[in-house]
Amino acid sequence: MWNLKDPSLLREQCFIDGQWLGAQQTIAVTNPATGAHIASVPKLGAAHARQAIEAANRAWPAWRARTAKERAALLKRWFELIMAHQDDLATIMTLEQGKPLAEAKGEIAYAASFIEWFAEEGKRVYGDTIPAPVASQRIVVTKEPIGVCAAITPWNFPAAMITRKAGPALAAGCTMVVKPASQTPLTALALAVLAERAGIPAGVLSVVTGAAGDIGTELATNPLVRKLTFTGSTEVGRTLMQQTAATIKKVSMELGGNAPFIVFEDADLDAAVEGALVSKYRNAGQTCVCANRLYVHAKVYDAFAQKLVAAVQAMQVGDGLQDGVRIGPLIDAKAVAKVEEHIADATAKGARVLTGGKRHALGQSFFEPTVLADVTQGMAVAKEETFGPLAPLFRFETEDEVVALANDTEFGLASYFYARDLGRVWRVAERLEYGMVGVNTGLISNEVAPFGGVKQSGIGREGSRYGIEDYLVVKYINMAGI
Ligand SMILES: NC(=O)C1=CN([C@@H]2O[C@H](COP(=O)(O)OP(=O)(O)OC[C@H]3O[C@@H](n4cnc5c(N)ncnc54)[C@H](OP(=O)(O)O)[C@@H]3O)[C@@H](O)[C@H]2O)C=CC1
Ligand SMILES: O=C(O)[C@H](O)CS(=O)(=O)O
Repeated sequence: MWNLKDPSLLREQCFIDGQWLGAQQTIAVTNPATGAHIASVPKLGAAHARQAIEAANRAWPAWRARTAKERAALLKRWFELIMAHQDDLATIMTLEQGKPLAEAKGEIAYAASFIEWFAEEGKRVYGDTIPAPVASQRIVVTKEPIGVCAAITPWNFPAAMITRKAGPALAAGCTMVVKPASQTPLTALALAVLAERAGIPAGVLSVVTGAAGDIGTELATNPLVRKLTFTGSTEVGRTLMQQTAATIKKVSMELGGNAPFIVFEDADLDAAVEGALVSKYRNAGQTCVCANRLYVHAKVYDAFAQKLVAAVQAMQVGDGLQDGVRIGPLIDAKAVAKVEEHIADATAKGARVLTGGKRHALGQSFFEPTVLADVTQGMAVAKEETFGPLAPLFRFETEDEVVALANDTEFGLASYFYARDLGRVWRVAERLEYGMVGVNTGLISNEVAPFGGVKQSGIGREGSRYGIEDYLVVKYINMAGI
């Protein structure tokens, strides 16, 4: 089916405590490019989430007792299996999420890189010795795994958003229960198949599909869960933070964004256009780090707009399984409606459509990649995350003006700018109120750097040596009477 080399990767069951189980009630998984039914997964709820949490708690002592080196060996095996099945995993991802196959393959490699990176980082969880203030005492600081972790992940990166959490958690000696997005559960279940094959013990990693609210509430309130990590909307993140407060859980939140993409008058315009294509139209604009507002200096506005429109018009829209496709379908009709809403609001307030602007002739949830001109700060697209293939071009005159405009949002995840004056690069990079700044690049995501935001874009960092800290607690040991 779908030319999978290993059809057993496509599972219609959940993975709890090392067992695969189905359910009477199921959730249909459909292909956003065609509307076709792909598979059905169990619609589980709080009871099964509790079962997975209790299994994770049982598995935790033995898992944490293994050496970091022993855990690393199993994680490296998982990494190798993921890469060995890259094509099949990418096909499953494109079927359920819609992104072009080339992007899906890229995401599988990106997802695997977190397992590979944290397998090694687990071996470098160092502590401290501190000179004691009393001669008969010795002070030691150790770092220990926090315990049972819960992860709730989104549909836009069905593999990477799981491994960016499970990698550090398992490497640190924690266990994890994952609730993937209902629209893209198959990738998560396929990763669980490979984790099981890698020899990761029962209970260490479980995947529970089903009713978000019921499962989410159990994950957020069960006292056995010591940490909850979430990637998704700020609205749901806020709810989860409220729910976890009752049991004082540690939380990591990767939430919404509203990234500015600034083109200064001294920018390399061809490089800026290439960066804008990657930052704006990757995953059809459905990433939390997509350029959401493009600010272009008045002196280069027309030239940049002309180059961008030509590049956008060259992008092929279609089913992600077809060769050459750059823009797949949006995840669903709600996503299409959001893009239409932003275009309608902007054009009603004076913006001009330079290319695109409407649903694609292919139907389903395909949308024409769009560029708007003459966009101003009073339009919805300036304040809200579009999460679609819409590039709104704003004009600016001065550095101070554009930095103020860029920072005028409650979000603070990613930001980008193109400039070649060294003083300007340092000044603007320091003044942007964001967790991440791309200078002369539109792609900043990798496993070695700390990914995360400030303000209402979230809490914590994922990836990098910082990413494992979120799964550790610090213990202070005072040995006296020496
Ligand atoms: N920061 C980021 O990377 C992302 C940001 N977003 C933003 O969120 C918007 C909406 O996208 P969407 O996918 O609906 O994001 P959501 O935040 O609704 O979903 C993300 C995850 O949270 C789960 N979820 C939803 N409601 C609850 C709840 N009450 N308790 C526990 N878990 C819950 C979802 O489950 P289920 O699928 O079963 O509903 C899914 O697994 C996007 O337009 C975008 O702006 C979305 C995805 C990623
Ligand atoms: O949630 C997202 O949109 C991802 O974090 C984006 S990225 O990590 O692939 O850049």
